[in-house]
Amino acid sequence: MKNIIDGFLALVKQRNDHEPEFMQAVEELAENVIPFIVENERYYGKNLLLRMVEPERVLIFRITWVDDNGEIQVNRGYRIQMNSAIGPYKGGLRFHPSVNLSILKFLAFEQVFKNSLTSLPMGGGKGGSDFNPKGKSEGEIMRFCQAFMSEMYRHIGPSTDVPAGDIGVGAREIGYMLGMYKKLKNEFTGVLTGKGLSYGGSLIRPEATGYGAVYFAQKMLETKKDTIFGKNVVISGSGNVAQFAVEKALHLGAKVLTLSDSSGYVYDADGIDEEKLAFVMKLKNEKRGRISEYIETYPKATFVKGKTPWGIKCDIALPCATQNELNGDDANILLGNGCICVAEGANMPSTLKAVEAFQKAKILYAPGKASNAGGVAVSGLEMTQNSLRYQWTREEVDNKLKNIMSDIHKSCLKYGTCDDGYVDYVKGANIAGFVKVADAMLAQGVV
Ligand SMILES: NC(=O)C1=CN([C@@H]2O[C@H](COP(=O)(O)OP(=O)(O)OC[C@H]3O[C@@H](n4cnc5c(N)ncnc54)[C@H](O)[C@@H]3O)[C@@H](O)[C@H]2O)C=CC1
Ligand SMILES: O=C(O)CCC(=O)C(=O)O
Repeated sequence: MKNIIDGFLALVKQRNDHEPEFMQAVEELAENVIPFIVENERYYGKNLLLRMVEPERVLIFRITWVDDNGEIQVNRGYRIQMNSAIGPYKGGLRFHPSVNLSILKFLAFEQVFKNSLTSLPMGGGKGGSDFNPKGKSEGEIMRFCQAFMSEMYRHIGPSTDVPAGDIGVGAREIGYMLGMYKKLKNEFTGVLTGKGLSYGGSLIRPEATGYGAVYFAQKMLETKKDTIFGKNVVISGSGNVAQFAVEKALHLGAKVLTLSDSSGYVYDADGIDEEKLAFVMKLKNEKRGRISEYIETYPKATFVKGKTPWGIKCDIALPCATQNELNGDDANILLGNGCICVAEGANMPSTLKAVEAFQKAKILYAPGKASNAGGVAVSGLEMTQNSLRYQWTREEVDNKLKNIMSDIHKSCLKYGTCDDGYVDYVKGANIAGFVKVADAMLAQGVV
């Protein structure tokens, strides 16, 4: 089996050399899916995985815009239309200086299986730009978003490709992009999700990824007859996903000890409560400041510059910032400190070595494609509401989100439960995600 997997990975690497993040995501999936294909005649000999690693379409385009000093700026824009077997391409847009083809292809690849797990009819895609929103004025952000959409509008549509937010893209950016799309196409459709409530957005979409990750952690703990109540939780990031992970963890009676950003982390031994969370939301969403400013208002907390929070003793860790933010050494420190559960809010935050350590220790570990699927799931529900020209209540959407997270958990149990009872959530998510996409591809022929 090892030879088959190695041979496959060598072939993919040949075509995608210099794309380490993409290769990491492919390797993690291939380890589980290739043995499954070999054991299942229905999927064997059809080159399904080889077809899935090849994006259906990669769009790369120039974005030009004028900054506040009158200088012409040039950025690179991308949209990876990865797989449309089960529905229109669906996935976020990331605006961050680190954005490149490898990062967007890994995100688009994972999105295919994540979207499949939600059981909603959405294919997978991802896009973005190397534009750095940090320090930009409101006018610059608007002009950049408009310039981005002035090219992307040709390639998307409510039944073709429906982008949303990701790092650096929130409701503000989605609003500016929708405004430009509407102007260029002269039509009001659900072409983007994560919209504001007054123009077709869904209740609970902002909360969905963070809430969903905590709902998933709860489901995992239930298998051990445990709950999140009273647990110490360490969270990284301080953006959309992290903020609402904190909120839901607090609702369920946990104590949250940390938050972070790319400058370092804050540790608050008294716990980040509702009032402190409201401060962080204002700091990050309105003032657009640094997490280090937390200790100016809450001086009993400490700020640790340039470090991640994994050294803080906890029961549960929720990585909610970015890819590869938790390595093998971090994983061993978490395990040494008695951590029993890791649910990823971010996409691929744990390195392969970290995943290996969690699995070897047999703790509850969920990969992002399962535990952070709540965001895209509610995006799918936003698409449904747009098609119906209707809006569900907060309660209705939250209940649907809970049910979807519970169903994803069941799918992971179905395909990931080992002979000794240990649940390999990585294997479960990879195989369950693969099966639906593979069945659709088989039904649609070689296209
Ligand atoms: N927004 C959504 O609905 C979903 C987001 N995700 C993933 O969750 C993660 C966070 O995304 P959002 O909260 O939406 O973005 P955001 O832009 O609201 O926040 C990103 C957070 O990550 C931190 N960050 C970024 N780069 C970092 C670095 N190099 N080191 C440390 N911290 C860093 C930022 O300071 C910020 O706190 C990403 O991996 C994203 O792909 C996954 C599913 C859905
Ligand atoms: O809501 C969406 O369409 C995409 C969310 C996303 O980018 C993700 O799941 O990583």
